[in-house]
Amino acid sequence: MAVISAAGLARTFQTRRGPVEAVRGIDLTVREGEILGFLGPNGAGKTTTLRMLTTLLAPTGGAATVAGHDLAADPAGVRRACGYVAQSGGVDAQISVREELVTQGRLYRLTKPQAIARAGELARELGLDELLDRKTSALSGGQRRRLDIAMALTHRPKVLFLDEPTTGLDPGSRADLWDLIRRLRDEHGTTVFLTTHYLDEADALSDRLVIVDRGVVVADGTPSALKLEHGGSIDASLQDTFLAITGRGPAPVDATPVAV
Ligand SMILES: Nc1ncnc2c1ncn2[C@@H]1O[C@H](COP(=O)(O)OP(=O)(O)OP(=O)(O)O)[C@@H](O)[C@H]1O
Repeated sequence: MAVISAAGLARTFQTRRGPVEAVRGIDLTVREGEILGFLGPNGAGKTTTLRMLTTLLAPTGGAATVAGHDLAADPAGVRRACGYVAQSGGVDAQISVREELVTQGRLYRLTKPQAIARAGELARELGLDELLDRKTSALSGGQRRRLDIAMALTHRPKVLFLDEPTTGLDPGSRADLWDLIRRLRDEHGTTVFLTTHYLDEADALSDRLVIVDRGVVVADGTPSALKLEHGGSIDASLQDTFLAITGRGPAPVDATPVAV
């Protein structure tokens, strides 16, 4: 069953230099419980698409539903169904992990006791137990990312959107986050829609990949199917496959290897 479905989803920004067609028409479906890797070169329209699917940005064309809720007709329903972790996390506030989680629960209209209980559950689930009384400004990058995900899971969303969740993390923290994402899907049936510039990550984590370029979908399939079709063999690297599809060279976001 499709939990996300988009048809011709588009966004044009009006700028002083004229219109920018950030997303020109995205067609895609994501099945329930799927981990979908949403890939594309810099500026392809990934973040803009994520912001539209989570109701943070109004489309200028097309339509989409998330968990059966129409973006335009029922944005509140979409928001209830979604958790969203934006690029590079939240602010470095002088409040504790516990306060951050409880405040998030209150924003979702939990009572104080409910918010405290939910903060405890999330901390256990995401391995933040020991860090509850630490100031969020004193967390490592990986810990901060786990807190961001915990906050996005407060209301038990059906779909979790992650925008470059492991950018800037060391290999150990990245591997921990991969395990966490798989566990969320396996134990809770959460559908995960993630963008990444790391092709090894996309390959290891995703059930299916959707590749966008210049605001449209240019390829859609399992990693193996895309390698076979565009890379020439099932043993092709995703890097070569990606280059064959987009014709664009790698654009590393930092020193971590195999990034586009
Ligand atoms: N608010 C805005 N006003 C004008 N142009 C914008 C705005 N937001 C995004 N764009 C442009 O839209 C295009 C798509 O941007 P978007 O951030 O969605 O790409 P992306 O695929 O997420 O890129 P990256 O991989 O670099 O994060 C880019 O050309 C960007 O400059």
